Amino acid sequence: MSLLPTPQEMRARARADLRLGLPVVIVQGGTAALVMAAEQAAGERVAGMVEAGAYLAITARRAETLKARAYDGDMARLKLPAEGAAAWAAAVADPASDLAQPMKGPFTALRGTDGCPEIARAGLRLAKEARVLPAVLVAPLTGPAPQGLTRIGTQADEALAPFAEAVSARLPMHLAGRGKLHVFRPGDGSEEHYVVEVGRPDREAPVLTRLHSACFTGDVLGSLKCDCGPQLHAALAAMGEAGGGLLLYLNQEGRGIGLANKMRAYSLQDQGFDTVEANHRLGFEDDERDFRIGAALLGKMGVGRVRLMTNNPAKIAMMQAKGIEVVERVPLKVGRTAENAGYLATKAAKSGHLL
Ligand SMILES: Nc1nc2c(ncn2[C@@H]2O[C@H](COP(=O)(O)OP(=O)(O)OP(=O)(O)O)[C@@H](O)[C@H]2O)c(=O)[nH]1
Ligand SMILES: [Zn+2]
Repeated sequence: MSLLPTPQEMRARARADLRLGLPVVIVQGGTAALVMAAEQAAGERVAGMVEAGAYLAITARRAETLKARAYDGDMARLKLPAEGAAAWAAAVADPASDLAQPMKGPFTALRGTDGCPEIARAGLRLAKEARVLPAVLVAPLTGPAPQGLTRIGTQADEALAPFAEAVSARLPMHLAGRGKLHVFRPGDGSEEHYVVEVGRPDREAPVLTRLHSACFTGDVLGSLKCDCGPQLHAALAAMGEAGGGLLLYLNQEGRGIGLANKMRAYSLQDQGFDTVEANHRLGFEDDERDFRIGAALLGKMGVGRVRLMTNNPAKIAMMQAKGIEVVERVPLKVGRTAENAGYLATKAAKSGHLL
């Protein structure tokens, strides 16, 4: 086997580079461009990008808030101003100061095939994967790419990378009793996910199952803004009582936008926007999670039929679509407080959650 990195492994490197503030080279056929995360638009590197003729690509969601025309459908590509490009790009990318200092146009947008739109689109997708703000500086290359930068293509794998179990070990738990923690690692260098196996669930019968998305603030800190911590604990306790179950702990913090972006969303919520509006103003969809992961891990655990603990019909639909039979939905209604009433009402009204 070759010792050189595969395209998937190069993509994992590219995600790390974006987070570091390094540009990456994205290639499409005979064209190539430098792509850098706009939230890192400070310091000398951005000056280099501006010199190289960069423009700023943002998602249509972010463009809507800014009232910039998204000629490319799902994204808008904006020319940088001649003066103060770095600060301008950071402010367009990050809605933190939208209310205090509204970004006013006119924005000059690129359209058509000017400036490698497919590369910009691939850059936005990579930014989401890297859990940075979905806004990237794109500088089409006219000469050779600078040495030492990570190079990837525009195509990302649509198929879910396969998971391998890295390790499992016994784990007795306060709420659930006897159990085992399994750590699963994907082949594409993205997040690891965990399966907490409570007791010894009988695979011949439907298994009591919970797909839990990571919530550092709720699960660990006991935040009152959401119901995640109480849901996690109630699910573990119910599995303990039932004598078995599977809790999938999926590292999809903030519905898949990462903790830093979730905290940006919380700041916007403090300005009066609800949980869905906040995601949109940041440039994200309201839910960026990939629930195929849950189905894949259940497959790995040898489970095909579940009693799913959830109030979210989208989770049920995705399990069914991926061949997991949901024989029953077990509602999980705990942890409702005065502080999270608005959040839960928004999820019911806008995201189809069952109250
Ligand atoms: N972006 C964003 N994410 C949030 C917010 N509040 C909670 N989350 C995240 O939302 C996710 C909640 O996940 P779950 O409880 O598994 O899912 P759910 O869609 O509510 O469905 P069920 O709980 O199964 O009914 C976690 O990843 C949290 O980190 C918020 O205001 N904004
Ligand atoms: Zn939460």
